[in-house]
Amino acid sequence: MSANLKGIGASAGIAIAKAYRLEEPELKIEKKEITDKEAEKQRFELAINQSKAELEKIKEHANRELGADKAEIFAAHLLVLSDPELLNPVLDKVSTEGVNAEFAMKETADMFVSMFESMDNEYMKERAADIRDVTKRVIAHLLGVQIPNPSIISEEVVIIAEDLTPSDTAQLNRQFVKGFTTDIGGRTSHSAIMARSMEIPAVVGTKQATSSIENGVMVIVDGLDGDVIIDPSSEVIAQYEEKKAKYEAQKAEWAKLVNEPTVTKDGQHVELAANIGTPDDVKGVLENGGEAVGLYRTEFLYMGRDQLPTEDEQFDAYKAVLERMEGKPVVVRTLDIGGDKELPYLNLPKEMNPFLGFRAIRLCLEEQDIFRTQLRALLRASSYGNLKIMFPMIATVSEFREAKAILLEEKEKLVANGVQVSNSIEIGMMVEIPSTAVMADQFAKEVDFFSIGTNDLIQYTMAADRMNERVSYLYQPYNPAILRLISMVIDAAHKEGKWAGMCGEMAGDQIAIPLLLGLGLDEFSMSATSILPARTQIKELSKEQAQSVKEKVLAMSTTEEVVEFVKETFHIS
Ligand SMILES: C=C(OP(=O)(O)O)C(=O)O
Ligand SMILES: [Mg+2]
Repeated sequence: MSANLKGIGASAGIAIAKAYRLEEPELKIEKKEITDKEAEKQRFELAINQSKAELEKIKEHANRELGADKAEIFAAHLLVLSDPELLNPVLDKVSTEGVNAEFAMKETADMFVSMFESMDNEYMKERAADIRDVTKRVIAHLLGVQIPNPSIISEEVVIIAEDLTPSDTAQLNRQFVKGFTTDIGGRTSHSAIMARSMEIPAVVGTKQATSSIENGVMVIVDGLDGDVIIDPSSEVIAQYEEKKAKYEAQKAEWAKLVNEPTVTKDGQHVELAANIGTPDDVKGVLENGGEAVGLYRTEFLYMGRDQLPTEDEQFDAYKAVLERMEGKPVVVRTLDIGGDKELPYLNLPKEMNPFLGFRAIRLCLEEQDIFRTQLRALLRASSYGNLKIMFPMIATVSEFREAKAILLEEKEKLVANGVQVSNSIEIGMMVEIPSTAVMADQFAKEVDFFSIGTNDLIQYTMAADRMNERVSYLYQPYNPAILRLISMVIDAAHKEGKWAGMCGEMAGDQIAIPLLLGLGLDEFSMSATSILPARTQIKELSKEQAQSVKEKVLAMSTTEEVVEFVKETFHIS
């Protein structure tokens, strides 16, 4: 019997495949008395070998798909599995105490973990994390429990999970992972954003995916309409195959505009840019006809590893993006860690409200070594293309001034040392905290450009967590409160002769596009896959008509009123 779940369509497309539940199994370890100690030791050695073989596979995959730096962590895990200092005490315990291997392994690992964690030494703390991770794998083998690992999936599946972290998402193998669905999350969760750039259909926030979908059952993920169909009949599968084919044909139609400029019916050009997370994403930007990179989320360079990237590693990444974009604008955002983007190796204390906490520019201004290293890497890369730099989560004018002063100080030092640095780097900021939108007139005097980050601006204005599907009814891009803030920012920028872009997901939204065009937005930056549909839509719009409804829309009182009006006026079904 088929059943349906409703969620949020987070990444367009349709996936039809078997369910693969991605969940941490519970490892129940009981102490047992062992009589055949030799057999127990052999059982332990077998579990070690199985774990090693699995890690080799994961390492190879990470190396191939994500690069050598991301694969390093698995090499470290393999070393732990060959370390006699960890393994011998386990074997000794089995021999002398006559206990089962999983119990001996757990006791030994716990001892090392608490010893390393109590040391005031970053390196040892990381080793503790490695031991914990590796131990879990070995114990799972001893108990005959499978630890799911998305990177070693080798048949076509749809992933079912409570949630996916951005690094889980980065590990998904596009060849086999046809789609995913989660219990929690929203359209602007970073796993959803990554799914769009990886072109993996996804439905998030279904509330019940993990409680209603068994491993191995057929599932349809319809990322276009936010539907998940469990155990569909063959007629339903056929319907969705047809819907999928239609969507593919639509994509082929959009693709015809890949080399066209984005010009409205009345001849006005706007820039359609893409948001990226890694240098590899540039390929998708160019394939989808992106005119610029409007947001390079550099924090992904810092994630999925166990230490900060060096200045040279960062330089290589920034240079690669600038070169691949061949002189087209590239807006790089400095480190925006925090919220759902964590860096465990910084060992920051847990916070009650991570989205309102010590993050992004707040952290960078305090941990200046981290910030200055990134700025130097960016400045050194600047001569390879058209670089613009912006700071995330600016709340006050003083923060912007301080960040800019540090950037200029690093530039001066590099130039004094004979390093070539571009003289035309624009310096801007994200507008994602309501205080900056309200004070946009003041900021506009000091910045070269604004990039409106609606993903956060909406959550902070409406006090509605962008990750929480239970308050998603309040997370309203078309609420007149949001439209008024956006309008204030664009007007303030233009008054000072500056440009205003948007890099929040709203920039690629079909209903938002006519509104943003009418408000005068200069640059629209979105998931690469949204560019061609947006271009198709903009070519059919008149800027003059869009401008003519600006005042009317800004005077409306509800989201529903705005949506209804826009759909009717601009013929959106
Ligand atoms: C683009 C934005 O940044 P992020 O999604 O990375 O928070 C935003 O907040 O709109
Ligand atoms: Mg943000």
